[in-house]
Amino acid sequence: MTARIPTVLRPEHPSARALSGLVEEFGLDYRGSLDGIEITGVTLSTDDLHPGDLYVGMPGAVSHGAKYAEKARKGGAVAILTDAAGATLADSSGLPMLLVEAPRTALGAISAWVYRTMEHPPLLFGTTGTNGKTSVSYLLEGILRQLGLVSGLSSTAERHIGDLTVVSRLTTPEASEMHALLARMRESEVRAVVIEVSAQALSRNRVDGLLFDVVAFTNLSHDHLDDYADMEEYFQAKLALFQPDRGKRGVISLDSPYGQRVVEESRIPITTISATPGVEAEWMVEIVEETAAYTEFTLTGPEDRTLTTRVPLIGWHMAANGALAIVMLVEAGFELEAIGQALEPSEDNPGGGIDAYLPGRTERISGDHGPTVYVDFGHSPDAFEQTLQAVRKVTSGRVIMVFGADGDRDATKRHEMGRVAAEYSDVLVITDHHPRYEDPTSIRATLVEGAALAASPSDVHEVSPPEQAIRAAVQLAKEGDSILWAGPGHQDYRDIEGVRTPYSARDEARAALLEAGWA
Ligand SMILES: CC(=O)N[C@H]1[C@@H](OP(=O)(O)OP(=O)(O)OC[C@H]2O[C@@H](n3ccc(=O)[nH]c3=O)[C@H](O)[C@@H]2O)O[C@H](CO)[C@@H](O)[C@@H]1O[C@H](C)C(=O)N[C@@H](C)C(=O)N[C@H](CCC(=O)O)C(=O)O
Ligand SMILES: Nc1ncnc2c1ncn2[C@@H]1O[C@H](COP(=O)(O)OP(=O)(O)OP(=O)(O)O)[C@@H](O)[C@H]1O
Repeated sequence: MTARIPTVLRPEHPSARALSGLVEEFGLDYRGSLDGIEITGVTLSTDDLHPGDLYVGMPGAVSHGAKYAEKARKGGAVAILTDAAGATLADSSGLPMLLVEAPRTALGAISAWVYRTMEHPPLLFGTTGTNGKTSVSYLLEGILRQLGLVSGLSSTAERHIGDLTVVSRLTTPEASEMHALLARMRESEVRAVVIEVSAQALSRNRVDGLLFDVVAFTNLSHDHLDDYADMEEYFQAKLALFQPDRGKRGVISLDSPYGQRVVEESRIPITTISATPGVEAEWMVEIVEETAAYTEFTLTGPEDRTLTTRVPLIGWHMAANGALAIVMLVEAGFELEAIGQALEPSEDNPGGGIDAYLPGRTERISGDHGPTVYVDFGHSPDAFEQTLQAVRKVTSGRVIMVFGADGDRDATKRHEMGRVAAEYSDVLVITDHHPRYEDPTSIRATLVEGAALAASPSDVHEVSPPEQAIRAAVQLAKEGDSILWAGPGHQDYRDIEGVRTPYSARDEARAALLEAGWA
């Protein structure tokens, strides 16, 4: 059995646009007759083809999309847009062809035109950084809802249109999917949209055709060095969001050293925020109280503006994420006072604060008895460090960590993941995650080597299948201990040799607790 490939959301009532109008608008070269041809959508994948689509055949890492022109025609595509190499490949399909030098570069503007997304755009918020993008996005969406706005969200975990939720495939969808999603949101009268922007999205033109009202930077630390040659190249990919063609105003966290560089190298109006004592920023976050149920903080900004509120999550970093979301709203024109009022205690939200459910981000799975179990999406050394410290603060007993590493993804971070995990926990259970096409035994071996590099090593166990690993961790745990299972987060599958095998860490953790008698 393989897990379902997530749905691409499209407008339910797309309006047709003349293909000749597109050619005229962008001054495109073309082949074949455009007479009477109308397009209602655009896609770069035959897996998501609707009759009436313009199929964009672009060169990929594995193959050239134009190879699938015939398949696209059979699926109802009415025209193809491709490059010179693609034109030769797609010729036999008989579809009218629009020619561009680089289809990926053209996709954003063309999709915006097809779906008319930028004619009356919603308020657009974009967040980037190594860690915290999903968290900031959900917290910001939570506040927008508390302010009474119909909102939309595009994140690693889910896409939301008001109350409609679908599971995501990529963190940031391809530009054609992004504009289709925005068009669908417009049909639902969504007024503000929160978008998580990955570095890959910026490098691969996935947010082209959008101009964000407010963009934010969380932090930068070691990750994705399989996609980028080094940290500098990775940083430059993120920096692109803070230029006038992408964002109008920016909010930059100075909690990682790269924040200061974004401030210096960005060319849009910027405000800064920090939760690190001693760092000077326009907005400061001070932690008031850390409990197992929430983290309370005070945000203080220019003109002595101040707000004390809370996030329903553990850790200073989650408070920093909540504060960043608030400042993004202030930069968009909302009054801090109005935000404060929306976050006050109410019948639905008795404790007050930001009301948001973040799937698989330090999500507490356990009940009132037995060890506390959190399932988390952290998969980088910095995420491990912040989350383990947060768990430690609310744990009276030992901190047990269960984790594995992604196969076929940045292998250079594995030693550091192992080291940090061992440094900040008392017991480690090293297991498998998504092996993809790699040998899971050798991934675990590298993590074990990393754990041995810790200055204060923890007790290390190696248990191969994750179902057994969480059960082993629960067996080792006592009342008062906490288990952090990092890696799988919200995900509902494991990638084993390219096959998405249905799998839920949250369900496995619940089952393990139940079997151990901690119902
Ligand atoms: C490296 C990368 O980004 N690859 C993306 C790329 O795939 P590709 O270049 O290999 O495509 P290909 O298989 O050569 O196919 C070429 C073209 O033919 C099309 N095609 C292919 C076969 C077919 O039968 N029909 C068809 O239409 C494909 O849709 C594509 O347009 O184009 C595909 C179509 O949109 C993407 O799904 C795919 O993302 C893959 C799945 C991916 O894993 N990307 C990761 C690296 C990523 O982008 N991650 C970031 C960040 C995550 C994080 O922060 O942790 C994200 O934003 O998700
Ligand atoms: N501000 C932060 N600083 C450091 N670590 C963080 C921060 N916020 C969250 N984390 C950690 O990183 C993990 C991933 O968080 P989140 O999903 O919000 O980040 P992300 O940037 O969206 O990551 P991804 O793109 O991989 O989904 C969390 O589960 C937590 O362990």
